[in-house]
Amino acid sequence: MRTAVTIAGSDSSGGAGIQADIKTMMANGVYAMSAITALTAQNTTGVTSILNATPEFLGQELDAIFTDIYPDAVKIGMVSESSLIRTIAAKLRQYEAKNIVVDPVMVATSGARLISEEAVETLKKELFPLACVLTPNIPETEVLTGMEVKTTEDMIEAAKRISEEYHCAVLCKGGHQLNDANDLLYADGTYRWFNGKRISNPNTHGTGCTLSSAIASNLAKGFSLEESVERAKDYISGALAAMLDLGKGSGPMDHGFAIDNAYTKEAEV
Ligand SMILES: Nc1ncnc2c1ncn2[C@@H]1O[C@H](COP(=O)(O)OP(=O)(O)OP(=O)(O)O)[C@@H](O)[C@H]1O
Ligand SMILES: Cc1ncc(CO)c(N)n1
Repeated sequence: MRTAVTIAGSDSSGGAGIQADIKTMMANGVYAMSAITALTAQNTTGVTSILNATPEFLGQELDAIFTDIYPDAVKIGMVSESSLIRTIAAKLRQYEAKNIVVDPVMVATSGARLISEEAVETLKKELFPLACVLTPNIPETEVLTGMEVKTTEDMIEAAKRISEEYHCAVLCKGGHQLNDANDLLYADGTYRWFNGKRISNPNTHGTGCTLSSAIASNLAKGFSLEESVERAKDYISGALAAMLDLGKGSGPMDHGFAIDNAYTKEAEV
């Protein structure tokens, strides 16, 4: 069985972060492991507290993983401090990790900031050069380029700039657009759109985490980057279309939509 690890924060409400990543990896047929960078006290309405791991402990988590069950792909999500980012970069280099997907998580769907400003610079310097693909959303793309991204032409220009600067592929996610949900992949000097029908579902907590984990899972299974993005886009559309509605705010998605067997049946009343 192929394997993947998520290096990210825990979301106590289970919709984003480590929990979304593990559900996604399992539903996509890979064995999931985790190195937790932070605990968040969070639900569908917001984040109330964050407790970071120490760099030493995060390093030990990564040692435990890489020296035993070597991951076929790595997904990196919320990492809020420079010292943690530097630890991850050093360990990924030491273990020659492959298929690294970096989701430059900055702000939660609910509006909470998940990374310090100074750490954004460290992320760019230390982790972006190790990535095979970066997956910023539109606000993150604006922070990374310093340009406004309002049109499809802006998306192409911004993704090109990021890709050229860090020598890796960039998937600029269009979930924050008003009408469509079209994502743009810029890789090796060319671009391709992955078009998605906007699903009228206000419950989008964890869409970014889910997409990047689905890409990592498919890379782990040996699909090309383009195929992995296509399959991940299908997965997120299915999980949103299942119309789960939990919690008082922007709720989580249904990762069980693709699983239908005796173990998922509910009792009949
Ligand atoms: N309403 C929607 N209908 C269809 N696809 C969507 C919708 N909202 C988001 N997506 C898709 O979900 C994926 C994640 O995109 P998005 O821009 O929401 O990421 P994000 O902002 O990083 O997520 P998060 O809210 O978890 O931080 C993309 O493939 C995007 O096109
Ligand atoms: C732990 C965690 N990671 C990422 C996000 C972004 O959605 C979130 N809300 N919480």
